Amino acid sequence: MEAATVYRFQYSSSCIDWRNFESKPLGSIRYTQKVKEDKRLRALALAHLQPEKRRDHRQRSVPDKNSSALLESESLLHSQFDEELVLKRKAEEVIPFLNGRSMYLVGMMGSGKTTVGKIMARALGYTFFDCDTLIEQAMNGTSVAEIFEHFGESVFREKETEALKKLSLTYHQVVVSTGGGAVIRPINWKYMHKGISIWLDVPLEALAHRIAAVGTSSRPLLHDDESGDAYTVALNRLKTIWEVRGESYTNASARVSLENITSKLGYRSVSDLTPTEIAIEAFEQVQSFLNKEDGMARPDGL
Ligand SMILES: Nc1ncnc2c1ncn2[C@@H]1O[C@H](COP(=O)(O)OP(=O)(O)OP(=O)(O)O)[C@@H](O)[C@H]1O
Ligand SMILES: O=C(O)C1=C[C@@H](O)[C@@H](O)[C@H](O)C1
Repeated sequence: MEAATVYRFQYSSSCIDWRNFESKPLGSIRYTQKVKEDKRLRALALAHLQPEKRRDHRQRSVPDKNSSALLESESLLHSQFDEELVLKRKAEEVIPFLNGRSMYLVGMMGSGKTTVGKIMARALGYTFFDCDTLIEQAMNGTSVAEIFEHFGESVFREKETEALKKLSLTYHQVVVSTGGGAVIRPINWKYMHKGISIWLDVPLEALAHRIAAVGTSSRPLLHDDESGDAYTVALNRLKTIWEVRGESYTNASARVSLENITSKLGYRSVSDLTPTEIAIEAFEQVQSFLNKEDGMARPDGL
């Protein structure tokens, strides 16, 4: 979550002042300092290029394993098919079909909605918003943890719905990182379905590792009296939360399964994936959703 900036909240009147509403700059993305080993780039390029370009690449590299042409084409791959390039290309493919529609990222706590959402927004030329941050700003900088502690979860949920309503009714071309629990209220789906919702589906074990690494101070629902190592405590809490809301995430327009990307790219573990690779897959899933939507909109199904 990001620091509060320009919001004013009047709790008694339940009013959010949106006049100074402004997103933070996208900022630097830690994960672009990525490992660029041959296998990774090759797999990424091959997995994400359009089919005809994929064929071109194969034709170029197959003839002679030892030829300098192959080495040249290998190094070409390094420079050409960098993650950023693939991301940009995917975004360009999707943009004309979006008609300015916003994107709402949903997923469990720590699933990377903020990290991946910023990358997607940058690639699309959209503005990024973090729903938790908006709520904090609306409450004069009161942190999510403090809102839970002083006002209770129900007040937080009201503010969350209010923020999603305002975002969906007022803004176009935004990428929104929603709170992990935004999926539990049907009314929130009504607002999120004004845009395209994308579920970042991350195995609970990977989430527990991430959360154990950064702590639970900003995630009140993960606070627990249970003793044990941070990973085990986080995993147990996540399992309990998942039981209640796992099903709700399936309402999303598109699902981005980190396990699926991992096997598609031939990696060993979901932790090998960079946020940019996840963003690329998100665009692919959005494309599939748009294709399906388009098919349904045509009476002839063509
Ligand atoms: N692909 C990734 N691989 C490893 N760590 C990641 C990845 N994506 C995000 N992280 C890390 O996981 C943590 C949670 O990420 P982030 O804040 O983006 O998730 P979130 O879904 O917005 O979380 P929340 O809903 O709790 O606010 C951060 O420490 C972030 O750096
Ligand atoms: O999963 C949840 O219910 C939450 C996730 C966070 O993003 C915050 O919205 C808040 O801590 C609640």
